[in-house]
Amino acid sequence: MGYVLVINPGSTSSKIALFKDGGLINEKSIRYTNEELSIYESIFDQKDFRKSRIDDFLAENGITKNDLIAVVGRGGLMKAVEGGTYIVNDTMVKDLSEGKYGMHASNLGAVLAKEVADEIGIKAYIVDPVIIDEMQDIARISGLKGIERRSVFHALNQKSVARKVAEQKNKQYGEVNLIVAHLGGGISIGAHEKGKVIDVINGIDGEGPYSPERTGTLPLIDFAQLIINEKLNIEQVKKILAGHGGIQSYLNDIDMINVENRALAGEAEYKKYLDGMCYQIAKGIGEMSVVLKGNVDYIVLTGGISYSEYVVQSVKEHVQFISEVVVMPGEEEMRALYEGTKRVLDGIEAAKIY
Ligand SMILES: Nc1ncnc2c1ncn2[C@@H]1O[C@H](COP(=O)(O)OP(=O)(O)O)[C@@H](O)[C@H]1O
Ligand SMILES: CCCC(=O)OP(=O)(O)O
Repeated sequence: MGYVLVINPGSTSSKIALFKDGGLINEKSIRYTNEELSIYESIFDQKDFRKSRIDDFLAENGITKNDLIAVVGRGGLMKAVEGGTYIVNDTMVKDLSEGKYGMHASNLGAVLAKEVADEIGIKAYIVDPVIIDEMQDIARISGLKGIERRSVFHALNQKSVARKVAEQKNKQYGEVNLIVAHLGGGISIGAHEKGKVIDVINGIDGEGPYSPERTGTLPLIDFAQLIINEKLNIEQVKKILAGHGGIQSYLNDIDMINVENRALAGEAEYKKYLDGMCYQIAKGIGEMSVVLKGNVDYIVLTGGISYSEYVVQSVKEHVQFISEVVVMPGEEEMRALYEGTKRVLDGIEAAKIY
């Protein structure tokens, strides 16, 4: 068997990995500086720059493209689909490139994967993209005609840890109810009912808790007034909601290790906003427990911030009356992308068509 190349573009980084025969061969996280990215007008304009780093990674590992059997990228903001592994086709590339359903760094995942794959005539895939939609219809109603809530969340990691927790408890994912809170630069919280995410606190459109860099829900009148006063266009509004909101807006910092250290060292402002975030995360979990009518087997805390004992304890204090809380810190997106591809290569699952 040859190598599977995994490409996961994030807003300030690209993670790249090579897997072979079930094992990780090498992984690299490339961090980009503001200076490197700010010269590009749009996220999409970063494509060739990011691609050159992938070529460098292959060369560093002594691999040529001909050694690859498949390429997989993180799936971005595209037409809502059900979970699974999808072949990257031209329609998908067009939607992601044009930002038809919004623009996020993950839009580059499928596009870069297909460019690399096309060079040697192999297939490119995405797995469980951020717009997986398994929401029950009642959850779509927003409260204003013409605007619908949509399902955008850390689907890849949420589904992967949900399966893992079920497995650890000797159960099938399809027979348990879980609330999964992904606590990273962005935060999303999903109500997983017997294998389907029937409602979700969307991690990017301005819902739920504030995060290191996102506002979450805001008082609408005040936000509307800000837009009018500052004459903001839609791109500027999106930047505030996801980028310049949350902890970043209060403390000018998105490094939660630093925020926690300063909070614990007695800096009152740091403690106040860290506690506020934990409080809102707990409220979000409570909301999802109502969606599941209280039938919750496990609450799962995942993502980078779940490494924080302080955050975990603080959230737990509020929600442990609902169910057992399981902590799965970090994320395994690279392995989840590989495993989704391997299931297709091994014939265990059929690839879906977008
Ligand atoms: N040990 C830790 N304690 C607290 N926060 C942490 C820790 N490790 C990472 N983080 C925070 O986790 C966030 C990144 O989480 P991650 O899940 O990797 O992000 P994303 O989902 O945005 O890719 C950052 O704010 C980082 O500071
Ligand atoms: C919630 C959609 C996916 C997302 O926001 O991912 P990042 O936190 O990696 O930006």
